Amino acid sequence: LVQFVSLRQRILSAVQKNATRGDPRSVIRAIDQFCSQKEWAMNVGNEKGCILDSVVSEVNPATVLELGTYCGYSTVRIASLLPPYAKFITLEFNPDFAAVARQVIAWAGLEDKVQLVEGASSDWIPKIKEQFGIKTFDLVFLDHWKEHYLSDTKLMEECGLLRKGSVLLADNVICPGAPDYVEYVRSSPRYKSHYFRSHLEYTKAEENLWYLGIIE
Ligand SMILES: Nc1ncnc2c1ncn2[C@@H]1O[C@H](Cn2cc(CNC(=O)c3cc([N+](=O)[O-])cc(O)c3O)nn2)[C@@H](O)[C@H]1O
Ligand SMILES: [Mg+2]
Repeated sequence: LVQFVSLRQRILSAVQKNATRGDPRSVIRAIDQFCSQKEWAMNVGNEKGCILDSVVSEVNPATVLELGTYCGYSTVRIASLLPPYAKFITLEFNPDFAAVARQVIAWAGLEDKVQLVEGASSDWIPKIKEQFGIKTFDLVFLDHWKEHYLSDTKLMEECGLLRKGSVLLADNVICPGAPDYVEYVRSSPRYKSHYFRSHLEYTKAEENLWYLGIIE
């Protein structure tokens, strides 16, 4: 029987074949090599990934939320930089991606640093406080469906999950783009925002990471 092997399975196989167990950097390198040499995939990639690393290191968050785990690439990057006491939740809607991400995170030896929760962000955001004992998030990384960036940010505000000083980092504000989100945060006095110029993962296309600091 010829088994159709999905892209996410091929990414996982590349990790298991080329990365060293327990070594997050080798997991990141294996995925970047596969996606730049073999097949494009929508991981945040190394160029934007380095910007993500610098924001995580600067914020040094005790609580982190990631929206859209995908194969766990950015999850591994973030988790490998967190202090030991940190609480990191990543939300993934698609059970097949969640299954691959769990194995990628485990290969990196980071399964104890992150809680992968399956389900839609809009369903889970209202339950986070009581389910995970988290008051507010120091850092949120948005990399899921671009149409949900704005609604989920408003939902996080309504659920009291954001405080003065919380940082939101959004991928893909240019490609595929999240224009309503950019418009909202730019016109809101609550946010001071700037963007990091970069390129779409594994390509030369212009892209930005959108950095948002909550100021009140
Ligand atoms: N509301 C949601 N709640 C939880 N998980 C979600 C939600 N929306 C999408 N996801 C999950 O994110 C994963 C990855 N994903 C991300 C996107 C949106 N991202 C992109 O479409 C994208 C597209 C490009 N691109 O086309 O060049 C580049 C990128 O960096 C991107 O993030 N769609 N699926 C998928 O497994 C999906 O189940
Ligand atoms: Mg993205």
